Amino acid sequence: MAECARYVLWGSSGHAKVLASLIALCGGKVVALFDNNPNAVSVIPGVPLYVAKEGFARWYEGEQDRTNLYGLAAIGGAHGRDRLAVHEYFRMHNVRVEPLVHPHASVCQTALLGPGTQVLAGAVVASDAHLGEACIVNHRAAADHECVLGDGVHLAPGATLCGCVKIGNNVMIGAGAVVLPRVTIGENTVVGAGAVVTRDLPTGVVVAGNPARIIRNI
Ligand SMILES: CC(=O)SCCNC(=O)CCNC(=O)[C@H](O)C(C)(C)COP(=O)(O)OP(=O)(O)OC[C@H]1O[C@@H](n2cnc3c(N)ncnc32)[C@H](O)[C@@H]1OP(=O)(O)O
Repeated sequence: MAECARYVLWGSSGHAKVLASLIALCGGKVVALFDNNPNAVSVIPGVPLYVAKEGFARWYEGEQDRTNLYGLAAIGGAHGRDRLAVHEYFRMHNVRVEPLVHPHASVCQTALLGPGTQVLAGAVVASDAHLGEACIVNHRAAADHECVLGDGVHLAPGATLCGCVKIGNNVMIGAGAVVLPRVTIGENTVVGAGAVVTRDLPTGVVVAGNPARIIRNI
């Protein structure tokens, strides 16, 4: 991140608070928040909230200095597609979308992080792990060696991917879940908190338990 980088975040919820703290720790600051919900309020003291694309347009028009602007989707949960759409919108307005890594996370120099991927405190991204765009590696989550994650993947707090795991686009791995080595998980699937995934999973299912079993389709 550039020194004193100015950030805009889309999403005014708990995840925005986490990102704002991290941005401040890295020497940047959040200058505006956006949310699609007309009832949303700003979760960051002193930072104005604008609603939807109309709000963004209003803010953008009034912005004197549009240089050195960075944007991130502050949307957690299983909403990888929404995060990607926000990034696309930011890029259309020359707002830069880059990875953000907490100083107390460990990202191996041979790992790759896609645009706008967020690696939070205590997280680990190990050797030759490749993460797509708009992923979240939440607090204390780990993607071990040679894992390959598509776009919009969320590893919730404490989730563990063992080595060589492959994860499709927009998958969410719930808090504290474990995925055993070399397992492949199809797009859009949700793994419940605390599950242990011992076998490959198809696209578009919700699983839970140890060993993880399908509880419904999405
Ligand atoms: C910083 C942050 O907070 S990041 C956010 C992290 N969030 C998470 O990790 C949450 C992950 N989500 C879950 O674990 C969810 O419970 C899901 C996706 C597995 C299931 O959600 P839903 O489809 O809404 O299921 P629902 O809550 O209706 O439960 C269905 C059944 O599965 C059971 N169940 C739900 N979650 C789990 C779980 N994690 N492990 C075992 N069983 C579960 C329920 O007890 C219920 O059982 P019953 O039919 O016998 O009563």
